[in-house]
Amino acid sequence: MDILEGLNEKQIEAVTTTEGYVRVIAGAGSGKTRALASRFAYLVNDLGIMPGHILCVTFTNKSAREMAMRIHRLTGDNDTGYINTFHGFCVSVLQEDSFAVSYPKNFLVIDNSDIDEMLAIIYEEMGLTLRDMPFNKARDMIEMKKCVWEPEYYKDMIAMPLQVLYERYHTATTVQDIIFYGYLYQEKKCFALDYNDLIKFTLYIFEENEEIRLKWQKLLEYIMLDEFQDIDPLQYKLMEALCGYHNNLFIVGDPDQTIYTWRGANIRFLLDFDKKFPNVKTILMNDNYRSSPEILAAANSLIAKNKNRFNKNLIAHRPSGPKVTCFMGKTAGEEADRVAKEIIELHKKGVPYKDITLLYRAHYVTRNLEEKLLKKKIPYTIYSGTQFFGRMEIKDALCYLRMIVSQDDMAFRRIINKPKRNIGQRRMEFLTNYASENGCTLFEALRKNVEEPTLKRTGAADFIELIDTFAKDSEGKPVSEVLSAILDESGYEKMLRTEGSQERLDNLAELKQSVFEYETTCGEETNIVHYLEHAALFSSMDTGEGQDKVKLMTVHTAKGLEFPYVFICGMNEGIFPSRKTRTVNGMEEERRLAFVAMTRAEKALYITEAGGANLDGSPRYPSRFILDIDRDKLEFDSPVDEQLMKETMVYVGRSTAFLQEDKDETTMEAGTRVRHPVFGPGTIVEVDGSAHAYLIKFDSMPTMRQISFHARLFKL
Ligand SMILES: Nc1ncnc2c1ncn2[C@@H]1O[C@H](COP(=O)(O)OP(=O)(O)OP(=O)(O)O)[C@@H](O)[C@H]1O
Repeated sequence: MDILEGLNEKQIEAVTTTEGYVRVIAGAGSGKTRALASRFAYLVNDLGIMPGHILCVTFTNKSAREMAMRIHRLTGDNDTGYINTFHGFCVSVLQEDSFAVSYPKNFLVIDNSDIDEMLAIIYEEMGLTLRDMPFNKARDMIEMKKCVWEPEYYKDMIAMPLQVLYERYHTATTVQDIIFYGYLYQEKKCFALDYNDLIKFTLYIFEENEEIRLKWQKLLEYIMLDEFQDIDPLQYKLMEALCGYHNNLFIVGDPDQTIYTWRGANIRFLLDFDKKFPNVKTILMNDNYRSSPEILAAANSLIAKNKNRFNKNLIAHRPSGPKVTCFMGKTAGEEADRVAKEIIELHKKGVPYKDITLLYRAHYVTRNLEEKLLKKKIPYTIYSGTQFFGRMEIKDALCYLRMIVSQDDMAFRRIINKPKRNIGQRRMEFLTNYASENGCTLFEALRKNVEEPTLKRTGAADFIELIDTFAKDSEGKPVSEVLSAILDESGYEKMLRTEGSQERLDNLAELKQSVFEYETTCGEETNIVHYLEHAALFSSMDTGEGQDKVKLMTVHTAKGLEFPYVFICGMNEGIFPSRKTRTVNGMEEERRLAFVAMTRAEKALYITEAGGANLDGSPRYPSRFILDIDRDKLEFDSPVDEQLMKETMVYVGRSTAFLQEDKDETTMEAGTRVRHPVFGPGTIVEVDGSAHAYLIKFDSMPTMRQISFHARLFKL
């Protein structure tokens, strides 16, 4: 088989230029993944290179698997060498050479849920609570320490005996240090390595041990890196360490698809590649084989609005299709209705459901879509996350409502200890036994035994009062009001806030919105029982049999994929771009994300949005990205409300003025003494990376202030 067959001239150049440093700057859908796979096959089949001497690094495990499959098809060889993510590759290195850092071969690789388990042990041992620091903040803090504040931490981990780490942990005085050293201690105790450690340890071995480094350098005759636009500094360093012997490095990236700068990715690595390495050959690939000219015209017009950009336009090669369609609904329900209607139309025309994909920026957007899909019996499957009514917080909230009206055991079990009321396994066993002996519900068992010593020092009495009061008072009240009140008064929302689970809080806000919509569309006489019946329909409904299903996923999940028909839903200010966008660069990244979403579509693209109100009650405007696309590239399905467009422009103009210019944000650590030009000296108590701000206790003030990273602070 001729591996070069069907490739265009640029792709052939990329495939056959095997020696030296090669950079491919490729547009979306220009066949870079195809070129990469063909290059691997060319090296193996045509040049006779052993697959085990090629390293091909992809961005996710999923793309590594896909790449391995493509290469397997091309080479027919089962040995596909090192096709892996950076982390996966480091695992291979450490499995062979971890003795160099005195770690066993069977070390443990840990993810976020393992980290949380370790944190739980530390909190328990040291009497910390989530109020001291929620887990997500603790994880961020550990990451910041490992990557920015204490980048040499791994030397301690490697060199310090376990006992010394233990002492550091137990003698630490600040919450941060207790957690950090507790975590390092826990890690070392079970020879566990998180994603940062994998790369740091591998780099350390390469730096310290010339022999091992040379062994890997010599082994990897050809190195190829995909999605280079999203490479971070540590991965870059690793790449540098690996390619130094044969000097055969091939990188592919698209500056317009950088969507991970928030995780440390740096586009400069791609743009400055030719300055860092000798005799770099650059190949530009802008021929797009994926999308219709109409879709590309709209996507090009959007991305052109980014100022900080390597200028290039995609050239279409696919047959012409319909213009990009824009639905502007009055409410999110209407938007979802239009989407469902269009899906039915497409299906009638013979388009299988599996060719249709709904993309969105934020998970909570799926609620309206799912309701409509279920109602219209359109089979679907969610690729990122769980169905809306199956999400933990939604089930919990509905169980609180069930406690008000039916007090059934299932609901009781679900929420009795959420938030913590000190009713754990042992007390539940007691209640279960009592209930079965006396033929009553668990709630009645609790009521009858509330004075018993077993239930002393628990939140039992408060819980009973909460449920009784709501049961008595909620008659005749709107369900939405009751739901908001019970989530507040039970402490459930507070628990989520303390955990820092913004996504879950957003989902709850969306649930409240759904209840509110239900009330307004159903007339006066709705009550909790009616609503629960309505919700049960969604939570128990089957989403359809078989494989022919509409796909729902976030834009991040869709990276690297392609679909014949794409709907980008919830294209509103505050959703897409996300309301968390605070800086000019952040906004450009959101625009790139929108560009990635648009360029997933092959035959037809729909952009949909809705009026009404946001989760925080503010009025909802169409996304600035709709305005960014030249009007003549869009087909609106109903006359455009010009007044709304004008108002949106004013809103966008105002909000753009608030975006901060990005400075080099090397943040200061908690504990640092600083001087503010007006408030005077103070101490940084906490660094909140997501809010781009410090929490500072100024000497002159009784309470703390949150101060933006951009404020002029002088280190003392
Ligand atoms: N030379 C070619 N002729 C025809 N079709 C091609 C050619 N090269 C690639 N394609 C097709 O174009 C589509 C896009 O290719 P591929 O997925 O490799 O692009 P990509 O550059 O990795 O995309 P992205 O960066 O947007 O994820 C695929 O369906 C692929 O089969």
